[in-house]
Amino acid sequence: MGGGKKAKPDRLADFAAAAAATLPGEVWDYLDGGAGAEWTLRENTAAFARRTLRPRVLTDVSRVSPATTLLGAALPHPVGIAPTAYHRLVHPDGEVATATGAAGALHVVSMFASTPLADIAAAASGPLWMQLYWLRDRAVLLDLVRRAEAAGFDALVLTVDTPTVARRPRDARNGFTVPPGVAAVNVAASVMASSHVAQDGSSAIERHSREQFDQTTTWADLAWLRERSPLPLVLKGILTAEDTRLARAHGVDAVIVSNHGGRQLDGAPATVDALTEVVDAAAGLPVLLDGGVRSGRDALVALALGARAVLLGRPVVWGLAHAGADGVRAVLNLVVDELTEAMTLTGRPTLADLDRSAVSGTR
Ligand SMILES: Cc1cc2nc3c(=O)[nH]c(=O)nc-3n(C[C@H](O)[C@H](O)[C@H](O)COP(=O)(O)O)c2cc1C
Ligand SMILES: CCCCC(=O)C(=O)O
Repeated sequence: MGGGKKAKPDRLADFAAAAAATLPGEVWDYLDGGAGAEWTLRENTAAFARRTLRPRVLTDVSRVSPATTLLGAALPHPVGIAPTAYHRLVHPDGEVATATGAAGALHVVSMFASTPLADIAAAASGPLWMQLYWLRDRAVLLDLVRRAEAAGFDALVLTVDTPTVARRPRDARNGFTVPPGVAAVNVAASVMASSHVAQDGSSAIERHSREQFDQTTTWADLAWLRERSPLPLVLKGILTAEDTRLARAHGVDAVIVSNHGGRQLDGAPATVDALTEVVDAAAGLPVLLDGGVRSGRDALVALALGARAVLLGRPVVWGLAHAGADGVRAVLNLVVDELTEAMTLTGRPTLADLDRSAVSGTR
């Protein structure tokens, strides 16, 4: 940048800088922050940086395509949108703008989306998956599932790394509270009330989760959800071979390797470091990954190690904050263009040509 002109962002870091400069401090901290000492948050990106690529040459890369399929749906590329809450915190059109900007990409919508599911679906042109936290009030949970089904969502994503929202020191310090003009409009207001109640030195979303999330949930409860919805079920927040085998045994349709972007268990491994153990245990069950993907090169590493798709959390919100739907589209295009270039230069013209031989350990 420089020269006094506002340069067009051409790296994800530029979108982050623009969002940091314009968003209110407590909103930026909520978006950017992590749990505990933020070790896992830093490790997610650091672990990608430690990997090197092993290029092959003379493979005919005149036609490179990142196209793929997932749960029966065709996707133009394997870069999707992770569920993040309350998009109206950063842009008045919220998740509707996100859905427009997704432009055919996989879009996982948060349970705490701040615009109606039907409006999000009307703006979408690619697969829509509905993310859920297991509420104590199962009637409210089921009502959300019904709304997602009615809006034409394609799958349910149960987030399993959040029996309660972890202590996030920045949010606690800021007394972070969901402001009155922004709300999780797809969930009964009575269940969301405490997320709007401020208290000095404590995060309202952490208090809210302790009050409303069901901490008794076990693998046996998945059957309750499966019996009530025909939609495929995906588990988000898997980091071990043991839990991957349990997911398979319980008939789950896909798993997402995730540490919630370093916002839940601080000390959990970087997602790229947990990926191969999960892929090996998955025995063909589709595995996705989120956490720390900040370039097409990172995406290529995860795909080579066996992820079927990667999801972007914070970068999509940076794009949304910067320029609404156009910003979301720009962020996705940037990563997909980098991925396509990395496929070209590593000599792997399709995702089927990518395997672990494209990546080496540590540099
Ligand atoms: C502001 C914010 C809100 C989030 N809200 C949710 C949510 O509602 N549901 C959920 O399952 N994950 C949520 N996540 C976690 C993301 O889905 C994802 O795991 C994480 O952001 C990926 O890491 P990245 O931000 O490094 O790409 C949230 C993350 C952020 C940053
Ligand atoms: C109740 C939690 C809010 C959304 C979330 O998962 C996050 O902020 O990471």
